[in-house]
Amino acid sequence: MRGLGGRLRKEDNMAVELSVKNLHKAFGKNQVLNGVDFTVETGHIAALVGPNGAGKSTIMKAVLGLIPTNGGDITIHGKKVGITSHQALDEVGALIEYPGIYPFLTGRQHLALFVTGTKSQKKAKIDWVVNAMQMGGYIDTKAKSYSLGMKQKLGIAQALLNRPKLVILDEPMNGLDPQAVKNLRDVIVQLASGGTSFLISSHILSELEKLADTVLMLNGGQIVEQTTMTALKDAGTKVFTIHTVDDQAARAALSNQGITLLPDATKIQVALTSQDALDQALRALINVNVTIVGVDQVKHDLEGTFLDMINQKGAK
Ligand SMILES: Nc1ncnc2c1ncn2[C@@H]1O[C@H](COP(=O)(O)OP(=O)(O)OP(=O)(O)O)[C@@H](O)[C@H]1O
Repeated sequence: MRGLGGRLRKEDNMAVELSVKNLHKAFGKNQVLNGVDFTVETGHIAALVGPNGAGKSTIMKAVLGLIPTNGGDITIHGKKVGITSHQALDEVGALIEYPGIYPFLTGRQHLALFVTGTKSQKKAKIDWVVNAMQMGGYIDTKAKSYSLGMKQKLGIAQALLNRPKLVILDEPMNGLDPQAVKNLRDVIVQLASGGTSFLISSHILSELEKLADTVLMLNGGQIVEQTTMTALKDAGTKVFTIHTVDDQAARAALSNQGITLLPDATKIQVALTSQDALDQALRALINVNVTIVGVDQVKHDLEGTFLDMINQKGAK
């Protein structure tokens, strides 16, 4: 489905790689998934976020045909997936929960167990993934000596090894140091730009902030919001620092307008929800002739936006 030079044609970019419709799953009396609906488009990186126990791993296991469900339709690349239909999984790579590690095999021997293709293709794939995941220093050492992060990288490498069309990663940043997190982000973004689709779970939204373009919020057994990361960042409260030549007058002017200042005596900080609110704050200062030296956006509170959305919407 890729165009020349690995670049996606526009219509490919709009294609749906994974579709989950009305998925239900109960463990005994525990109704975990109660009508889950979402899609992941070709070449997109979707973050599946939700509180502990929301059912993220359960969705991933259902998508991989690892557990029976109580209803719903899952299709990958247009092909149906279920506990007895696995054909679509030929082009899917996954790491769910913990990587399966054989202590007396080296990392390279693990990869050799899973790699497909001719002899030269196998070698090229293994060389590529060892290099991409920066595992050259220990790939020929037995896995019994690996740290948690080294095992995690090997598990991710196994998922990426055969360059699948869809990659499913459950909490992939677990145990990775900041350098490894950044490297993994770079690898995922590069693969996605070549057309690979990703479904990645986390309960820490900020971890996926620099990575995902699509956000799937799971709560109460349903996807309460499917949105873009950009829209999510725009939707929330943003904190601004306003630098002025007369902070005392500025505080008084903002308070007169009913704008609440954050409790930091050393600088003027306001939490605002829209561009209009920022304009209003700046106008209040200009009206009393307070000179504004600069305005910095401190952060967007993604976790806060996520919690607000979940509290507002609940399960449908
Ligand atoms: N095999 C099982 N048998 C019984 N209950 C299960 C089983 N697997 C999961 N559950 C239950 O299903 C619910 C969802 O679990 P799941 O692991 O999918 O959540 P999660 O969103 O991945 O959580 P976390 O963020 O903590 O990893 C939990 O209540 C869990 O106890």
